[in-house]
Amino acid sequence: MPDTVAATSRQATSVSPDAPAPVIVAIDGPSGTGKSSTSRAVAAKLGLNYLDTGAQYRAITWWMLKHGIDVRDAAAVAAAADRPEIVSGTDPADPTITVDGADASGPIRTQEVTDAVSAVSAVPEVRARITELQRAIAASAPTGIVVEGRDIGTTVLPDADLKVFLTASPEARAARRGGELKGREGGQVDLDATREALLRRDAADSTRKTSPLKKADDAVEVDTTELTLEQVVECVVTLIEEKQQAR
Ligand SMILES: Nc1ncnc2c1ncn2[C@@H]1O[C@H](COP(=O)(O)OP(=O)(O)OP(=O)(O)O)[C@@H](O)[C@H]1O
Ligand SMILES: Nc1ccn([C@H]2C[C@H](O)[C@@H](COP(=O)(O)O)O2)c(=O)n1
Repeated sequence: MPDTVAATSRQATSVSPDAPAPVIVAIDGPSGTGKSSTSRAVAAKLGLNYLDTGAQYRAITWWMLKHGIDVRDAAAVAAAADRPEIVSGTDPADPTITVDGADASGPIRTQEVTDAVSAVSAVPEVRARITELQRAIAASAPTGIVVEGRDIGTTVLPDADLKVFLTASPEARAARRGGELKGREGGQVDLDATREALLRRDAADSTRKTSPLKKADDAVEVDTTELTLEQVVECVVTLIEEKQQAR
């Protein structure tokens, strides 16, 4: 079925009939604010599924590049938007992503994909396709899900039980990303260039017409600049537990 985007979650969990309703958590924010690390850890702690929506936009971008589609040509991208089959595995202990059956977790993290992803994800046909997939995955999570991205609270899951918007100073974000790059590639990392690249991507993602990066009016903003990852995780877990107690 190569010409469809499949709605598939690979984590099977059994739920008793009197279990509480699934909890839906939306975590948004700019690049490098800690969305993926926080969401994964929170989901693991609370026994929820986890969805990295950036990975899905990266996956469709990788497919476009692999198939020779000019990612600056919005009409060409739109025409191909429904062709790749993208499958996300939502176990926080082992999140996976495949494109047309092939593991895409490595290729989607290349610089080529990072440089092209904002252009591809700005195309409305791409967003419609991926949003549909995200909603289907969220609706099928047995105990609930933590979904992280840029437009989850505003567009994908506007009725989420909790919305969190993570922020951090550009310097802190560049230092975090720099640490990651150093660990992966070794050598010296230019923190100024890393910071500029983050800000460029944020600007592109915040100014696109269709569901730009934006804090939802009812989201709780958490500035992570001075917080450890463990503190951010604790903060989000507490917010979820408060919501669950209030139900
Ligand atoms: N509070 C924190 N303090 C220090 N480092 C952190 C914190 N939160 C996350 N990190 C580290 O910062 C890096 C970026 O985090 P992460 O990938 O979770 O951010 P992100 O918001 O998902 O980024 P992107 O949107 O670009 O995918 C990772 O190396 C992560 O371990
Ligand atoms: N909900 C989302 C998630 C991601 N994107 C786009 C914009 C990002 O620059 C890109 C990659 O995301 P990352 O892996 O850095 O989290 O994907 C989006 O438009 N909407």
